[in-house]
Amino acid sequence: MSRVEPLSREAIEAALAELPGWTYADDRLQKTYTFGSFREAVSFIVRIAFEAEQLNHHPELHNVYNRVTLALTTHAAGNRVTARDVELARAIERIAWVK
Ligand SMILES: C[C@H](O)[C@H](O)[C@H]1CNC2=NC(N)=NC(=O)C2=N1
Repeated sequence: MSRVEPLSREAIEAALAELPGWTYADDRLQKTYTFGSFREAVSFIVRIAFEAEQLNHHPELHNVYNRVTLALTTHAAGNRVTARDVELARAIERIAWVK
């Protein structure tokens, strides 16, 4: 896949204004979701996996019991945040609200 350009800090802050709970740190978009159970957390991860395959853009996933922490960055941009990360964060938000 072709290289994509990193977003400016301003562009990232503008995108985050529409993504509640997401933060920008260490060249990643990050959020922790808390669910009612391990089962729900894993179900969320599986649904993210299908979406990531569809978008051909993959998150870093960390699960502890009922919590899922996500970190989005673009390897092809030298591990910086790009429009692909914003697109994936928006898709994940939609998934999180459809249970
Ligand atoms: C070949 C394939 O398109 C690339 O490896 C894709 C797959 N998923 C990816 N995911 C992420 N997070 N960054 C990438 O640069 C990336 N590249």
